[in-house]
Amino acid sequence: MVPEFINYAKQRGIHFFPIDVSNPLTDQGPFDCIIHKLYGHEWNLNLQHFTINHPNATVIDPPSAIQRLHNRISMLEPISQLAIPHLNIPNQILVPDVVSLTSLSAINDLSFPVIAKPLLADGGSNAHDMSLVFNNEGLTKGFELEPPMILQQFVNHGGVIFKVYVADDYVKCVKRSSLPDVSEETMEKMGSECGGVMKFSQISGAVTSMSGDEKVTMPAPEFIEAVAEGLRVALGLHLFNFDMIKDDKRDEYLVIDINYFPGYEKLPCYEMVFSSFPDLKSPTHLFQI
Ligand SMILES: Nc1ncnc2c1ncn2[C@@H]1O[C@H](COP(=O)(O)OP(=O)(O)OP(=O)(O)O)[C@@H](O)[C@H]1O
Ligand SMILES: O=P(O)(O)O[C@H]1[C@H](OP(=O)(O)O)[C@@H](OP(=O)(O)O)[C@@H](O)[C@@H](O)[C@@H]1OP(=O)(O)O
Ligand SMILES: [Mg+2]
Ligand SMILES: [Mg+2]
Repeated sequence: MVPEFINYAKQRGIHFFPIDVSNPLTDQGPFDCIIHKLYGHEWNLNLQHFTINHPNATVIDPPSAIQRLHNRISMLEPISQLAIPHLNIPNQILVPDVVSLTSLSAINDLSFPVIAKPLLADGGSNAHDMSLVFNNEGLTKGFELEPPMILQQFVNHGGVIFKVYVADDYVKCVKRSSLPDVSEETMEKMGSECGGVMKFSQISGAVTSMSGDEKVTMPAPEFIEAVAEGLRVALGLHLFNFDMIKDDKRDEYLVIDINYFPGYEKLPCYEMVFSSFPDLKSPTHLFQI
């Protein structure tokens, strides 16, 4: 929300105003549309009150729909319902507490390496703290892993993820660098040298610059569009991105993460994207001047 962007939108008839979140929305505006990335009971009540008083205004997006993305189990549930060929999610299990972690001598259907991810993906300070676990020792090193969390199958995918940004019917897929493949040698080395567990955080922030990356083929545009459209409808959300990897061994793409309202400013032409998605431009939702 830099001045350049606000001016750009204004020239196109869209007027952005900051909201005072500590005061009732009904005392502010009038607003035709509220765009937010804020969570919590008080804020939800504030929005609810506003919606009752302004039934024609659009809220992007409803807190109940956003909520689903705050849990790494529920966020991926819609994928299997989409029933799109060659689309899947990695196997994963829930580890609710430390007790169940220490009793997890067998990791069910998963095989090492696995990724431990915090169950909650709610923008909290630890929500992006992950661990790559190479063996049972790494798993039972309780102080390193903090339930509630999920254990997700690590899948070799050539070190590149596809990050797909969705803003209503706008869809853009970009490549980002990812964790490198884990070989048998790495498994042995990490198993003995790191006690079987390695922490990492927010590694997908960097735009990919890996040599050899040009060789990675983008997924077919029709496939990307179908997944984006399916998720948009299933999630009932306008603004999100999802991370996809291509399984090296199968002809299958795996969705590993879905984020609400990501940093669109990293996209080229974000000004255009963010001031022209249809729900913002629809005549019934023009901003009051
Ligand atoms: N199942 C997996 N197999 C292989 N690599 C994975 C897997 N899950 C995650 N990764 C790697 O770990 C990174 C972080 O995982 P994930 O995207 O779930 O975390 P996040 O903190 O929610 O990320 P973001 O910053 O996109 O919100 C991914 O970008 C990818 O590089
Ligand atoms: O700030 P960035 O551009 O890194 O955006 C990241 C965003 O952080 P922000 O909310 O502080 O913007 C994250 O939100 P929280 O989960 O922490 O709420 C999450 O959505 C990431 O996926 C985004 O990274 P991207 O997927 O776009 O690479
Ligand atoms: Mg991610
Ligand atoms: Mg995420």
